[in-house]
Amino acid sequence: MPYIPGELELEPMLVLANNIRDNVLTLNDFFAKNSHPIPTFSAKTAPNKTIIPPTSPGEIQDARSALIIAFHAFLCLVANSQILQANDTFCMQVIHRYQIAQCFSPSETITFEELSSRCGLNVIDLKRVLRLVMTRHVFAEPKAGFVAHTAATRLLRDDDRIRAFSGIIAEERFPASAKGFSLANDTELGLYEELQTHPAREKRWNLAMSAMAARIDFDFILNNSALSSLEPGSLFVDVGGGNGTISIGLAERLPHVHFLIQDAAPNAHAQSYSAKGTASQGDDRRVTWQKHDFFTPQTVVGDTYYFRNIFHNWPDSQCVKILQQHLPVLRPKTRIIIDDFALHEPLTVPPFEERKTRSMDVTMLVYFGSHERTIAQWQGILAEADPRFTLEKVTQDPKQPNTILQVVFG
Ligand SMILES: C[S@@+](CC[C@H](N)C(=O)[O-])C[C@H]1O[C@@H](n2cnc3c(N)ncnc32)[C@H](O)[C@@H]1O
Repeated sequence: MPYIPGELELEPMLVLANNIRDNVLTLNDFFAKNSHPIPTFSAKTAPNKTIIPPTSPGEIQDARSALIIAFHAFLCLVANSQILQANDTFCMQVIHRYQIAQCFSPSETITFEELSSRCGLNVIDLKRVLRLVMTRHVFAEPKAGFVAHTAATRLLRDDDRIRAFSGIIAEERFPASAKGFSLANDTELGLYEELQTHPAREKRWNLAMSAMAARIDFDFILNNSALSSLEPGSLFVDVGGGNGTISIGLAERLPHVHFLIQDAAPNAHAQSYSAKGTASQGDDRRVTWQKHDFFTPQTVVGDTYYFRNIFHNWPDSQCVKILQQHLPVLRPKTRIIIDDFALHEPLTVPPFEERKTRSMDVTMLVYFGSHERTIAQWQGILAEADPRFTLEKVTQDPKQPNTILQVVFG
């Protein structure tokens, strides 16, 4: 069934059900022919983090998104408010606080009483919390009174990045959604400054972000940002580069380019990078680090200034300031690459894709009081920062989380 903007909700139940069936058969056929594991709730085999491989053909990815769209529409028809439940997130908070997934192994089936004594949560509340999330296949009760892992909780137990990601949703985003970030944390600091005052939370945040970073498509960045044409010895400045994932990844692909990762608090990241001893480390220090606050004047003259997921953390007026701090070092033809989220115009992409950016837009509201932007809004920020900025090229791909805006100065 092709996606018709705005009309899906008019589909009757039976049409949606047939659509779900057709797409499930397409996916099942693909799994069988490619010996790819069929999704399961069971914890018996190593859980599969990617439902379909990111390299699968476009029609398989389309079948999956069509299935999800039809399934959600179907669920809305028959389940109403049962879809979104704050109680599930509260239970996930409890599971993180008491480290319940880490208290027993996937091969064990243990009583609630034994689990209670291992995790420290009283058995009455443990049963109440787990029995609610078990309806979502988070833990299982294979026989009355006993608890076992499912695929999801096995991942929570064994994969520290998934655990960090789930942890920040339950313990950072959920309280901030309910009260606003400042009230939930009783702070006047912004999120990154606040995390710096709580090292364990900062560590978990960075680990969670590195889970997202593991999905970065470096070819998409390289092919759409004119980086391949950088001259030997050129300097790529990764402004607010965080743990340096992008620069380290690009350094392996662009052996003639130098990389400088700037961040407000880069030292811990730099140390962990040195400890890892990656291929690009040690070869004449092509990747270097610098502590730099992007609200102060940029002092390094580079050939490309790259901002990934920076501006969406800040309101428009602050984005303008960050860009203006670079004016003293920009020369004619210097490029600025903005690799960030962008909103689509209404009714132009299927809801599955739309939901990803809309969801991130509201996440930015919750954490930072900032927002995601349409291309027209991006252009407005550039024009306000300086009329010499020209938006040369915009690359959007519904399969990619980020949009690349190639900007030239002068
Ligand atoms: C969403 S992360 C993006 C990190 C990296 N660009 C990436 O895509 O993986 C935002 C980064 O901005 C950094 N940051 C926040 N405020 C800053 C400031 N005033 N100056 C420099 N970096 C800052 C944070 O430490 C964090 O690493």
